[in-house]
Amino acid sequence: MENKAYRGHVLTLPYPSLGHINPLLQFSKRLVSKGLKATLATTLFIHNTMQPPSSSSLQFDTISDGYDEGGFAQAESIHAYLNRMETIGSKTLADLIIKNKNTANPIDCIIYDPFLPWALEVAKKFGIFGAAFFTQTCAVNFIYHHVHHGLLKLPITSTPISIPGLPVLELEDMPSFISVPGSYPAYFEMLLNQFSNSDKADAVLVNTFYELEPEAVDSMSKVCQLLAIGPTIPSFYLDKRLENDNDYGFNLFASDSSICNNWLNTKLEGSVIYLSFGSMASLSNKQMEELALALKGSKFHFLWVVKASEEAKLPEKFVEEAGNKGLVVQWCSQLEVLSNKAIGCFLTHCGWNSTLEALSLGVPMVGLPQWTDQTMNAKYVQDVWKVGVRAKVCENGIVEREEIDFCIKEVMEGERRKDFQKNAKKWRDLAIKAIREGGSSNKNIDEFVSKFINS
Ligand SMILES: O=c1ccn([C@@H]2O[C@H](COP(=O)(O)OP(=O)(O)O[C@H]3O[C@H](CO)[C@@H](O)[C@H](O)[C@H]3O)[C@@H](O)[C@H]2O)c(=O)[nH]1
Repeated sequence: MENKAYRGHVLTLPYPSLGHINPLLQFSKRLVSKGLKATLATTLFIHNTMQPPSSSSLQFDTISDGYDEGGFAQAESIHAYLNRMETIGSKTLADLIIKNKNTANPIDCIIYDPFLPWALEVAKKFGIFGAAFFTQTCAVNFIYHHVHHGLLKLPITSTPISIPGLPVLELEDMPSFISVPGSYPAYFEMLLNQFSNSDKADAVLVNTFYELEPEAVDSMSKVCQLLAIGPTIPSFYLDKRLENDNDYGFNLFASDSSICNNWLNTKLEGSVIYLSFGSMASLSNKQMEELALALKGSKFHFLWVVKASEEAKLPEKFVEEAGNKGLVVQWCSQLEVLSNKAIGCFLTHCGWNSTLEALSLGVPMVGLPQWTDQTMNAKYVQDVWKVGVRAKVCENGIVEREEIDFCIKEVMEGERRKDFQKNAKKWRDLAIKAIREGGSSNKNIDEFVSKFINS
């Protein structure tokens, strides 16, 4: 029995990968704090395989991507996965809406990931308010917008590249699908297709905050009415306004946070390098070796997340020989780690969530971008937000140990260390301000809620 009067019922539908599910999950909790009921729909496969959050303020439900047993790994190709997800996903999303229809709280808003533009068509079919939720930065999305609308012609033949509201860009700064023509065509098409029907969305939300990329937000706002609502990070790590809101969301693997905490708590402030490459990246054997040897030769402590699937790439006896200098874990609570005072820098692939988490927690970075939006994020880390450096890649595509060593020293103890720290603190303060009562993102969330309620 529903006994609470909600202002509306929002269904949030992320693309089924960790880096998309959790930002939308965190945003859903913010909506609950505004008096809405929120249900997060994941695929059955995700629901059955990922470690679920303990979060109680949300409801969880499922749709199907057509691969209930094996998820994406079961699909013949990226293209096949996206196609089948569109067909089966549309149908099962409609079923979910119908299932809720005669309850006390029928679904009256769908916030969908524009990686799944068909979700808007389903919402429209049922006369439901449909809002797009862009997980990546405004700058990155504005580039895809330009390509989609033919404002930026590919392949790029002359550099630097000038796009209103963005810094001057070299080819290596662009998302990899553009700088490496022909790479992952199905994903590139999906990214461009985000804009295939976004002009029909009732609202466009972006997981960033205004102060972080004001020029990009202003420029993109001229072509689409967007609202920056981030950072989508539990309240405990930011404004501390929502009660018991320290839960990060779904986890790829179970992890025991006491292992990292106990180890970090024995280390001096700012003395540890934290390394992680997110949920998807798989580094080459050579790159893993270069990283390992750089860490081995460095004087700093390190905490390195090496997923089980990557462990065999570590040099023999690496973990034993590291002793108390380094801790290697298969997964951790990243927010908890980043907020530990012992962390002096984050060596990251610059996935948007990791980057935004580091900015929001005030941690300087060394960027080792791998693909997709990470190159642009690394450019911003170094040249726009000025909170760290981007490692230089050799012609063989590898960042060599000497370069890793140089970058680590630069951020941990170099002349610019104080500036990186000062800037990191500035972004943390601005992130907290943005999400607080009266802050830019908080106002935008309120604007979104009233737009939907009054629709
Ligand atoms: O041990 C770990 C390692 C990671 N994380 C979390 O996992 C998330 C990783 O997200 P992200 O940094 O965005 O990386 P990916 O998982 O690789 O995300 C994909 O999706 C993002 C959103 O589209 C893109 O920005 C990235 O480039 C793309 O690789 C973050 O929230 C981390 O806090 C943990 O909790 N524990």
